[in-house]
Amino acid sequence: MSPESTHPAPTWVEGAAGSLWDVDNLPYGVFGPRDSDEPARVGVRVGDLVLDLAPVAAAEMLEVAHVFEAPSLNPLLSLGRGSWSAVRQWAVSLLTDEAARGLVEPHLLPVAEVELQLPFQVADYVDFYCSLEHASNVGRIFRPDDEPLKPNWRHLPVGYHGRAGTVVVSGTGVRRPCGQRLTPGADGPPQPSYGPSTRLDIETELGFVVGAPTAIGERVGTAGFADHVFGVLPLNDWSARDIQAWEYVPLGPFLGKSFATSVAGWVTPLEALDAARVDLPGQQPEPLDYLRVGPGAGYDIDFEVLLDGETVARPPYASMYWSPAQMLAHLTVNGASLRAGDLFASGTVSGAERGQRGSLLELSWGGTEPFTAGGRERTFLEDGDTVTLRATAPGARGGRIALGEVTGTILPATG
Ligand SMILES: O=C(O)/C=C/C(=O)CC(=O)CC(=O)O
Ligand SMILES: [Ca+2]
Ligand SMILES: [Mg+2]
Repeated sequence: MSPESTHPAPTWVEGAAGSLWDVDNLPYGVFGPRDSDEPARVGVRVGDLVLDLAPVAAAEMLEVAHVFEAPSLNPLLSLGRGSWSAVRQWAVSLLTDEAARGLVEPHLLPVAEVELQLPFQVADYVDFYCSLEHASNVGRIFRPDDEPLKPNWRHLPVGYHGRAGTVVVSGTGVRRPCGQRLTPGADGPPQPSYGPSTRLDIETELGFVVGAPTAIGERVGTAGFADHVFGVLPLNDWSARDIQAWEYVPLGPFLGKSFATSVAGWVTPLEALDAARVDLPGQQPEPLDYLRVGPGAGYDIDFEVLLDGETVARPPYASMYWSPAQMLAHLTVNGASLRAGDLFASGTVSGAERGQRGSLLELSWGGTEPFTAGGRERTFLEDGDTVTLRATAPGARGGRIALGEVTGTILPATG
């Protein structure tokens, strides 16, 4: 490939060149104009604008034009890697070729004037546990008398099946869940009682969006990752730690996490992250053959966690122990099939330093070491708190690209 082909001409879109949303980014979302009954459809973001792809694709008589008219990315996801690359190249050429400007410009809308919807219909949702630092911290906090890591942890990416139907788009309010948790007994040991969670938390994660499906019985090896995964998005796996700590033995997370999972409205295509690929920090012992990966299996993505607008942590994705190709290989090694719209998440991203922890459980060490935000001591989430996750990564032009932002505000419990 010539150097020119990885560095397309500068875009003619004003304000986009050199920004976090330059043509080396181009994430996809599903949008509808604000305060309008127009059906939602697929758009691509460039600068502070959204390109409405359906009318442009129809005018150009693109074979796959119909996929942009859908109110979800699922038809595009089903097309597979060859078409994803072709569509991306087409979008880049529209936005860099002056000759296309007359056709394209009328279909650019300010981001501020559109409403993003859940970008795809979530088929199945799996959440992993891939950060060595996070798993070690949670082990120490939840199980202080045991080894922090269970014997399986370095041999496979541990995961659980989450709830696809409660994945919500950024901006959706998150209701404080009620449930069963241990509370102080009158005199004697703590007793189970029912009520609102008092230890509501966040989990800073990266979500992976599956496109190309497989049949039951088929496996996807680590080398098949880019053929099946369309793109990524920041994800907040809200967690009620009191409910979780009481219910999770021995089958794992259940109602403490199933009430809501928030995702960004923009899905960043995998190709936009080529320049962000890095080696994994190192795996000891060597995993089994079906989990082997080569160089460049990790991603250098910097997260930022904001609580009511103040930065409280900067978790580094490059520190993750297990790679997404390994998650997918493990997820399918028993022959479980994939569907377009499957979502799997990395698990909480936490680095080695205190300011790099991706959950409040870790930032406040189980509530015992409050951290400061907004001039106050904080532990878990309060009603009215707004949490925002942001992420950036190296882009193809030597600058940086932004991933979609995911935000949510805590609403008081009902009943
Ligand atoms: O170790 C535990 O008991 C619990 C772990 C988690 O809550 C983490 C989880 O959901 C996966 C992750 O986000 O890393
Ligand atoms: Ca999680
Ligand atoms: Mg969740």
